Amino acid sequence: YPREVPASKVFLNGRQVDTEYDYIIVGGGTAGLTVADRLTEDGTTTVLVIEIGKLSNSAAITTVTGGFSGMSNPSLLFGIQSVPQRNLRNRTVAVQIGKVVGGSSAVNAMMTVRPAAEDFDIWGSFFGPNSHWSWQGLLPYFKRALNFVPPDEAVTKSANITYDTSYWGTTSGVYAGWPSFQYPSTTAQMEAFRGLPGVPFVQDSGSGQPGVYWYPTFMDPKKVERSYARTGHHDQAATRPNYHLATESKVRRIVLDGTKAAGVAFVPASAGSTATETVLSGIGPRQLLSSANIDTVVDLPGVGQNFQDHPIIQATFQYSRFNIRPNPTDLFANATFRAWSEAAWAANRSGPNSIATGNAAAWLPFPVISSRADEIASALEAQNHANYLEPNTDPTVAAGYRAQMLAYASALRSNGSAFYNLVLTGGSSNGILVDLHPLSRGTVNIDTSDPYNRPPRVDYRALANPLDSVVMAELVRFTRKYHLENPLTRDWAATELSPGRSVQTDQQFADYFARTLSPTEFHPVGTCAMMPRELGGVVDEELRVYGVEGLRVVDGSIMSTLVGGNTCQTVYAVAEKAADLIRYGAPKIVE
Ligand SMILES: Cc1cc2nc3c(=O)[nH]c(=O)nc-3n(C[C@H](O)[C@H](O)[C@H](O)COP(=O)(O)OP(=O)(O)OC[C@H]3O[C@@H](n4cnc5c(N)ncnc54)[C@H](O)[C@@H]3O)c2cc1C
Repeated sequence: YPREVPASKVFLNGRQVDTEYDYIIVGGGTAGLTVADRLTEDGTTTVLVIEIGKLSNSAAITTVTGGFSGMSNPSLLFGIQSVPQRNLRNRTVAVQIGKVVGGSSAVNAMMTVRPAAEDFDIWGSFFGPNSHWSWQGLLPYFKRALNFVPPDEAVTKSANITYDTSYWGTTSGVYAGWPSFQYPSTTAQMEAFRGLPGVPFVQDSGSGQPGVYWYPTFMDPKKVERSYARTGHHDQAATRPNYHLATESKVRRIVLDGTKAAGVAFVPASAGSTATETVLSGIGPRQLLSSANIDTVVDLPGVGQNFQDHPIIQATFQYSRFNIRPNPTDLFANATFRAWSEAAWAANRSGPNSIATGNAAAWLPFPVISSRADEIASALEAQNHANYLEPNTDPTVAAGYRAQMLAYASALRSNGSAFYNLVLTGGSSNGILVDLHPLSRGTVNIDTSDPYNRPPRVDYRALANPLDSVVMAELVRFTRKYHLENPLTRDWAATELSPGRSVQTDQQFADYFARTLSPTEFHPVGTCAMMPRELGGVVDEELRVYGVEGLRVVDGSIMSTLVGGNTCQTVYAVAEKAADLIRYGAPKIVE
């Protein structure tokens, strides 16, 4: 039965934390538990993970049906609100991050997506041609990160699912599984992209190619339950005496001996975490530190800058003659189908209830969706990029931003990078579009008025770069083509509910986005960017914090540029690679 594990300040098979460990990991989330598992595999290396959240067996975590039960449960999340968004009519936004053993992998929507190869080549490009951060350098770690279990044969055939196991591994405790049912309407919505010129179709979501494709679910296919960092890594590490996990413990800061990380200071968790431990330890932008009366140990202007997330755009179309049956509407409208669905779930956890948020989407390059790729890329190159950052941004951070925008100008012209994402659920209305490579950059800073007790100030700075709105307008215009000017969707008789046909010009779109845009798809990254220090980087290619001995950052925040896809699979791969960097001092590929 679902239950909370009794509140134990320290979960250590009854023992208390030792005074010394080979490694201490702050945060038992997606990356933290992956690294802890790998480092303790040898049975001798000692690791302490300190996690602010509980070890929870809540059904809200394990349930796959619908995909949203984890993120709908406030007890599993940090309750942080963003600062009012100036370009979004001062709206504030909930910053969703998992606060539980497993971190965000315990609450996410379970979409198992591997972004395009070019996204990873961009990371390496900031360090020059010989960087081991590249698609080729990460592919083995993607394989190590997940255990791919193909969909069963009947559903593969009936839904026309394609996959290629050569892009996947089978050894991880974290599963990439599949539901046992797909709606025929989902397949039809994918196929309908063939009605538009130039749209690529990709055989496997792990191939690094953008296009229309099927992708798996973070799900244990036998149990039909969420598979995440807790089940895939913690549960096996917890059998080892050299792995310790302290739950409900909040790390306040890293203890430094000069510029060497010597330990961590942690307290029983009470109010929300700050997630800004680096700054609180005196590592960060000098000006910010001094306004909070914290001594600067290492002046690192990039800490907390370069914040990115995927903006979500509402573009809702409703079909009035959607005659492909069954489709998700039938779960509500058709009693016979509903009864069948419930019986299938009760019998052996099969049927529509085994679907989380779905398994099909279009991830398309900009030249495929817009004839303005070159025009917009040229406008991006010509910008004075620093104008779109906070005033007084450090010159190194501004230089890094410029390097990123020049890389994005190439990406806008490329068929190897995806900018457009439409998730296909098979439903009779469809409304969520994602801009996969936003150009604006935000900040996550300590609240200088009470840095230890108040949550960080999260500012997405949505639409700070005006070209974001121009790019997003093109995403909506293409979506209109898919629904309204496509021989393969014509029979479904779509009506545009939003933005509505009155929204046509770039300016009208800008107003629409200001009213309706969400700056987050819960993919926050970039605030400890892996970039050269002279480009505002916080960590080097080995993920070591510049200027500090014995301290690495391993999590989503090291992504210098946000990848064009949901971030969890990438975080697992980064963590797998980081474990090798820590263990062997270099990437060591064991295939
Ligand atoms: C609601 C939601 C839906 C998402 N949907 C998807 C999806 O469908 N597919 C996908 O690929 N990605 C999705 N993501 C994103 C993905 O889950 C994250 O990018 C990824 O899990 C982040 O991993 P991480 O290791 O960087 O951080 P996390 O997994 O968030 O781990 C951070 C951990 O650190 C702990 N912590 C923080 N501060 C302290 C402190 N001071 N002391 C001790 N512990 C601390 C936290 O409690 C947490 O456990 C979603 C995320 C969310 C929140």
